[in-house]
Amino acid sequence: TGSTQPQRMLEAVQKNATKGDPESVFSAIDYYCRHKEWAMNVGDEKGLILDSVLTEVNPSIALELGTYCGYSTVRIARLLSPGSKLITVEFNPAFAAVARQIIAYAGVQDKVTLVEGPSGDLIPKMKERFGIKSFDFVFLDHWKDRYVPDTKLLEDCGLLRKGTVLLADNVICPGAPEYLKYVRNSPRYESRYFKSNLEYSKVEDGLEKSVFLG
Ligand SMILES: Nc1ncc2ncn(CCCCCNC(=O)c3cc(-c4ccc(F)cc4)cc(O)c3O)c2n1
Ligand SMILES: [Mg+2]
Repeated sequence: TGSTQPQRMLEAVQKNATKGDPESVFSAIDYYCRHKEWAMNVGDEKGLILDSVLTEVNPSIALELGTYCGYSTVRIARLLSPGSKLITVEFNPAFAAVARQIIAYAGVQDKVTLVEGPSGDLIPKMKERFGIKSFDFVFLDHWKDRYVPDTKLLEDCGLLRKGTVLLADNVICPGAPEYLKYVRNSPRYESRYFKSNLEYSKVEDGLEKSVFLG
């Protein structure tokens, strides 16, 4: 079986990871993507930066834009304190279906709410649908040209508060130049670039961490 790449990733998890062990799940995905088939997970190198920012922020309510197969969803959820929640947005139903299974296999499903649909439609509904006051942490990893409009949408919907941390993947490769300009030139953000490499590759990429100043 495993007709699509996400399904083959799921198979690799089911074959090589331990049920209920999040670390073994994303390690199995990293092994598969490094040695068998490249895939657009944030990966192990940038994943360590994600882990350290998460540990520092320790969010009670976090948002992820772009679930894909759930690799970063599992990485984030495993570090959340009891009672904390992660809402993750994915518009591709095939990706969402695989992500749900990978999230469940890792045993982090109680911390995660996966919502299907385009970020632009879902962000304005977050308050009413999930009773959220504001997000403590946002991981941007969806369409790179949606980073700016969705950041502005989060601001306009009152979903950011003084100190909210935005962490954006791929600001170098594939690149999000408009986003870098926006957060680096805005007086409302304190921004810092974490240099790294594109997942499973030697090409430069990095994460941009931006703190909303209110
Ligand atoms: N609006 C909305 N709302 C919700 C949504 N859910 C999903 N999407 C669509 C997201 C589609 C996937 C986004 N991710 C990437 O494109 C990506 C690409 C590369 C990459 C590729 C080829 C190369 F040669 C080099 C690097 C590497 C990465 O780490 C990436 O994250 C949504 N959109
Ligand atoms: Mg990415």
